[in-house]
Formats: sequence, C-alpha cells, structure tokens
Amino acid sequence: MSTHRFLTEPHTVAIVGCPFSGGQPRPGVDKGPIHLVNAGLVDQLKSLGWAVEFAGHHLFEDISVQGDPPVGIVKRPRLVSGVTSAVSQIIGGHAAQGRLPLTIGGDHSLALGTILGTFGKYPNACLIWIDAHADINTATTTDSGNLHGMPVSLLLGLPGNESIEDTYFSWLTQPGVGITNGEHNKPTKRPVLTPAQLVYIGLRDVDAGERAILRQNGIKAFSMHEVDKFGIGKVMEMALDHVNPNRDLPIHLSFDVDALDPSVAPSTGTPVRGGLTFREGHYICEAIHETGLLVGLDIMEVNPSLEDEGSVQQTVKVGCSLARAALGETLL
Ligand SMILES: NC(=[NH2+])NCCC[C@H](N)C(=O)O
Ligand SMILES: [Mn+2]
Ligand SMILES: [Mn+2]
Repeated sequence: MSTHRFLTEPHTVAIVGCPFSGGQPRPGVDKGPIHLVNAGLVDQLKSLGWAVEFAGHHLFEDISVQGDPPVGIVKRPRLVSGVTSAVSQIIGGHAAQGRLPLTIGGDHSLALGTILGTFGKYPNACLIWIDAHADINTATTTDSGNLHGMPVSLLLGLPGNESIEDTYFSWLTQPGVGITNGEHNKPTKRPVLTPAQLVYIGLRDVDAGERAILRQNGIKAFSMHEVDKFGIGKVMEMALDHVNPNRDLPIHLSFDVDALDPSVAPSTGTPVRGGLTFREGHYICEAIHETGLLVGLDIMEVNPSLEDEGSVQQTVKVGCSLARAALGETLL
C-alpha cells in the first residue's frame, strides 16, 4: 500500500500553531504550541522525510471581540467562533493544497475549525477522537459552559445548541452545492459530520448528559474499559472497522493529550487518572500512520504552565513524539 494516499508529492506537513485558550478557563494552554515548536518539532518531522511548512503561530490578534458576555452559561462564544472559523480557513487551505495540516493547540475547541477545514476537502472522511472526555456537551447539557467540552456536538449539528448555533456558528456547515432538506427541498445547514463518521478512544470522564447523547446517536466509543478488556491493538482494529471498514476513507485524528494517563502527560488542564499508557497512545498514532489515510492531525490541550518544569518537558516531549508516531516514526 502506498503511504499517504491523499497527499500531494512531496508529502508536506503544515504545522499550524494555535496558541488559543478561550474555550476553557485555565491560562497557559495557549503556550502549548510554542513549547512544542521550541522542543524541535519542525526538525523532528523533517528528519522523518517530510517537507515541513511552519509559518509561525497564529495569534488571531485581528479577532478582537468587544465584550463577550456568556450566552446562558456558554463562555466566550464570539471569541471561540471568530478564532475557530479563522482556523477552518487556514486548515481548509492546507488540505486543499494536498498538505497534511498538523494543528498544535491550544484548547480542544480549536477542533471546530480543524475538522471543518479537513472535512471541507474530504467530506467522507472519518474522525478518530482520542480523549478522556467526549467533548460532546451542548449549550443545554454543559455544566462548565466551556466550549472545549462542546465541539463535537456542534460539528454533528445536534439539538441543544440553538442558543449559539445560528448566532455564532452559522459558518459551521459542510460546504456543498444542492444540499436539500428532504421532501421540502429547502437548502439547509448541513452538519460537518454524522455520528457514523466518528469514533472515540480513551474515554473515562463523560458527563451524564453526554452519555445520553452518545447513546441516542449510536456513537461508537471505546472507553478505557474496552482498552483494558481487548487491548489497544484490537481496539484500534474495531475502531477502524467501524468508521473505515474498507480502509479507504481519509482520517482526521484529533488527539487530546489528556487521553494519556496523567503520569505520562501531566501538563494539561483537565487531567483524569486511569488513562492510556505511553505505548497505547503511540500505538494509536502508529496504527493510523500504517493506514496511509491520515489527512488531518490535532495535538491538543498541552498546557506547559501547569506542573513543574520536569513534567512540562515531559508533556511537551510526549506531544512531539505522538506527532512523530502519526507521521511515520518507527522504532525499526
Ligand atoms: N477538551 C477538554 N479537555 N474537555 C474537557 C471537558 C470537561 C467537561 N466535560 C466539560 O464539559 O467542561
Ligand atoms: Mn480531554
Ligand atoms: Mn478534548
């Protein structure tokens, strides 16, 4: 099988640094991408044989919102919308050019932009979401009001987001001509993805409202329980069988480093014990590289301001090595 079936030659990874923390309350996650690049990510990916494009970090300084009062309890909807719609343009541009966008965050609300970006070019892609959390709360179910806990519900166009969807996230729609609304034949906002295109691995801190959403929509999730029960090798096989049965569809991998156990990746805003080991996390990335189908990659929620110097270096290093694993680093 040829590697990287959908990318143009020479294979190019575009590193998109997104120092953004507006989808959650803890400062510092906006320093994540700077640390990853300072740790040598660009040269590391070059040494794997990739052409690397990195044009600096996107500060989104032009996106200033004059006051951003919460809508209900949803915090900073205008800022998150402005930044993530800009991200979708950047990622969409790279995808359209046949490059592999690697977005380094930054908090996980950024996935609103990264996923629309890649799905704009590859509407039939699948999304593999690696996380301790499901990030599928709606404006109605969220307890925290933090948008980094909500991107998946907005991408799926689930009910419950009426208070923010039409006002702030109307751009979050799958581009396409002639999309019509069943028998009424009206143009309609089409969700960026459907439940069948999505699979989760690593879940262990899912809110009650999120559980109901997962169940009602038949969304496939492999929690840590399944990772323990079947082993990560089998879980990856089952996950791919679900979203990519013939191994021919493009894959977007969105990796929240809090999927890893806090002993492996301590510097993150919402750590949850009982997570993936170092090897399990890397195995996921390696297995996706092996498919040759990766078209978009996010490494999210590295927050270097949490924990001491040592753990910061540890989490930053793990972030870099996950990216390398997804881009083909092999031990042999
Ligand atoms: N991307 C993350 N780390 N998300 C954590 C979400 C936590 C919680 N479920 C919430 O809605 O706030
Ligand atoms: Mn998480
Ligand atoms: Mn997340």
